[in-house]
Amino acid sequence: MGLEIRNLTKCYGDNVAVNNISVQLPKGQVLGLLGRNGAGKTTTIKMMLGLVRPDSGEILWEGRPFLREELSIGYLPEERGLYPKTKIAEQLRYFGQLEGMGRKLANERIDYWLEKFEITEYKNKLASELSKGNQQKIQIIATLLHDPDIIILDEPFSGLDPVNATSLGNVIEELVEQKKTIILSSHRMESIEMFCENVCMMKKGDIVVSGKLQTVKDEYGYKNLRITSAGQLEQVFRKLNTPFEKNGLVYNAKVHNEKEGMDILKAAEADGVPLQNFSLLEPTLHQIFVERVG
Ligand SMILES: Nc1ncnc2c1ncn2[C@@H]1O[C@H](COP(=O)(O)OP(=O)(O)OP(=O)(O)O)[C@@H](O)[C@H]1O
Repeated sequence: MGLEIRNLTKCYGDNVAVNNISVQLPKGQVLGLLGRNGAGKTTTIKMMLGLVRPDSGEILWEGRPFLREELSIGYLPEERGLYPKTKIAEQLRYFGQLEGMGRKLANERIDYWLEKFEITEYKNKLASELSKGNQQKIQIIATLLHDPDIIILDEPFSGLDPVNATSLGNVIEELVEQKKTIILSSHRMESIEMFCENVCMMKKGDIVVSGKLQTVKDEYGYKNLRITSAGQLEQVFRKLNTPFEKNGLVYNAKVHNEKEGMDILKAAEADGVPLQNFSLLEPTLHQIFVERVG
């Protein structure tokens, strides 16, 4: 096992920020950490990094204490911070040197990443001269510069426009392919769904859903039936006592399984209701999140 969080607890006064949680993440896999504001995600991450001291519990990497100074970790904090009056290349070099990189290697990697994020033109600008989104990209570069094995990204997409969010998505995809161990905390369900094999949903310090994304979806117990029909499909749903929503010609209903979906289609056929289109879709993470956490 790569990462193992065992019975981790942190209280601030009477407020239980993280309540006896246990999480496992195999090396080389990606964990999506989800939860509403104040759920305990950042506190958990900070305890991993030794920035917050747990009240109890332990965090292990490959069976040994998870120690930031002994591991190769890239951390993008939720609170962003660059030196406003320092040139971009200079501060990236500084961050690289803090991680033990030589000047030459740091310079090569800085050029590589600036080009990848299409911001080479800012290399010799002061951080304060960059837009918020471009500062964010610099901070992502600082996180990845030393090619860490374990990457912890706290809300990496916040502040990025759709084009930059896509380019960060492509970078994360490459990191996944390189078998980096990644923890991704994000409110963007579609990103979690795209990259994370494992998910952990937190609510008020507790874990309410955790495991392989596919298993979480399978165990949700519902699929989404979507039918397009110009006929009187309402009557079919009512006859079968299946709640539905109608939007124009599109009908949406939650069914327990394929058979229940097929029964609706068969009943429509038997009643002579014309169907233009139908599909049975997996539940979305957003749907599961809203139900379990929202
Ligand atoms: N330094 C602190 N002092 C006191 N309480 C804190 C401190 N840091 C966090 N908390 C509390 O701990 C709880 C968990 O906060 P945390 O920042 O871990 O949530 P989060 O899931 O990361 O939320 P967000 O999505 O808003 O970043 C909240 O109730 C918060 O108010």
